[in-house]
Amino acid sequence: MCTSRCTSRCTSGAKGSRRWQKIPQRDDEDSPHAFTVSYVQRARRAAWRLRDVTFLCADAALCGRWVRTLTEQLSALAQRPRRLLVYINPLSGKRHGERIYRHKVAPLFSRANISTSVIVTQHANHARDHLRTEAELQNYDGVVCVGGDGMFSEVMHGLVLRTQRDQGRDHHHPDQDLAQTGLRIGIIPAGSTDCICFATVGANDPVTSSLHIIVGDCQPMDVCSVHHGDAFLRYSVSLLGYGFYGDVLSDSERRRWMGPARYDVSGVKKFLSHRYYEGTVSYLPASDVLGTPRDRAPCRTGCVVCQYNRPLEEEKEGKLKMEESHEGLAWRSVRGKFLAINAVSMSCACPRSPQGLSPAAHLADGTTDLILVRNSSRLAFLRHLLRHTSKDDQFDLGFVEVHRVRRFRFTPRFCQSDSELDLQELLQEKEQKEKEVAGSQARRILGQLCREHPACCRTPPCASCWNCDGEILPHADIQVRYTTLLLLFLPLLLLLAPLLLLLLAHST
Ligand SMILES: CCCCCCCCCCCCC/C=C/[C@@H](O)[C@H](COP(=O)(O)O)NC(=O)CCCCC
Ligand SMILES: Nc1ncnc2c1ncn2[C@@H]1O[C@H](COP(=O)(O)OP(=O)(O)O)[C@@H](O)[C@H]1O
Ligand SMILES: [Ca+2]
Repeated sequence: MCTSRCTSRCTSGAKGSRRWQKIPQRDDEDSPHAFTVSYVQRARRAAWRLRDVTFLCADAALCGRWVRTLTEQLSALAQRPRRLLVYINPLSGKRHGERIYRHKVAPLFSRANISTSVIVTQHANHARDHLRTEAELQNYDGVVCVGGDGMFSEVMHGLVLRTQRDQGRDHHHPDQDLAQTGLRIGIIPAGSTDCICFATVGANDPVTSSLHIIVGDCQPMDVCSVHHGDAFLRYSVSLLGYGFYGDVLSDSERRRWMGPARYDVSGVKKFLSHRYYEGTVSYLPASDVLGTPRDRAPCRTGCVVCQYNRPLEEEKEGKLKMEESHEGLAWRSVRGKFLAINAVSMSCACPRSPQGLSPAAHLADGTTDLILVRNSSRLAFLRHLLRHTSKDDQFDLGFVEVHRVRRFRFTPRFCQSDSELDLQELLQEKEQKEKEVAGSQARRILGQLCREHPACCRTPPCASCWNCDGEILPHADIQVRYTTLLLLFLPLLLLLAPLLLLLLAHST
């Protein structure tokens, strides 16, 4: 009844076109019995917006029945979160995290009847340690972080480490499978790069992210474990970058006061310094997979490549055994001088690089795209970097190679023993070294020191450092393994038809 009254109004308003039209807001006297339904509508690009539609009813009883029925239907949607644990980093990005949450996010959560516990962090690793040790996770349906990639990384570490401990898994063991976390993570972008949010949602917009969380979207995601020998270092979900991106990050940490602009200043500085680093990258290619890093199609929600490539839980053990038995044969090594070594488990798209460092990398296929940028001229490297910011193929350059891999390891030159290098190379090196000035002799002595005292492998000056989702790793010599694990509230929905998802109904 309500709908027919509404339709007849709309029809007459549209001169018989029978198209739905928005009814102007009326005051209570005019429409005493009405209810409003809020829904999600796709706006420009990947952005989502909240819209309202008001329905008029003939009487209060009918209005009440509609509201009750809609509310019941909405509560029956099990994927929607009811209780969220929210961490806000007040210092992320331009330090607007708290304001963004209070003004843009909290009102949406409260309209969707989601209850929240909000913690504004007091220091670095506050969120990680709280999640890892104290948080009563059984009281929540998900965790939300307000901040940048570093904040996401904290929350992810807290959840993943807590899960491994609860399941009795030793996270220090490099071959230990990761146990699946029970809670999804939502990201409200308020940081400097916000690559994880942009690469999964397609936009850095707090309202869009909040709506994805409210409707209970779900997206699995690859997590890689980074080890140094038998010691666990960190997990990563986006970029593991040595050389250029490691140097930019370590330089930018000294300029935090500049906010997000610190990356531009450090980026230019490190581009001009044009440093290369020697070492060996060994990798286990992801054979038997669909797709390559040179594909044109990006990863999307429901991606068939991810579904095909990701080993099913029951296949995992067999696959791992097979991999291990072929491991010796399948591993490949590349030795050389690198301007950058980038391992990206997702595209790493962000506003600075809208296609990302590897536009066709997959979110949840259990692989990473390993990009090796060999030493080349400044101009050539600039061409490569500029291609990060455009649609041109950044791999179509002689000094750049890309491999889709399941594992890799890196050993910097100064950590390699002489027996690991061939004689020819050593002789050439000796000759060259003899001609070199005091600076490089110091490096050689340092290299020797590194071999004799492994503790000094912690960032000697001849090394770069790894940028691990925006955090600096304390070792250059690492082993990396990928698993598809984490669940996000944030899927890419760019391919879906326009949405009309009911959020909530309330009487007016
Ligand atoms: C000289 C011109 C250089 C132009 C290069 C532009 C390419 C930018 C690609 C950026 C890829 C970003 C990958 C994501 C990294 C983030 O995890 C990390 C931390 O983010 P946050 O916690 O939000 O601060 N951000 C960076 O490492 C910044 C890299 C910027 C490099 C210019
Ligand atoms: N209250 C806090 N004070 C200082 N550092 C914090 C606080 N909360 C989180 N951090 C740390 O700040 C770093 C940067 O956070 P992030 O949210 O990524 O901001 P940005 O994108 O600006 O780098 C992270 O390493 C995180 O551990
Ligand atoms: Ca991947």
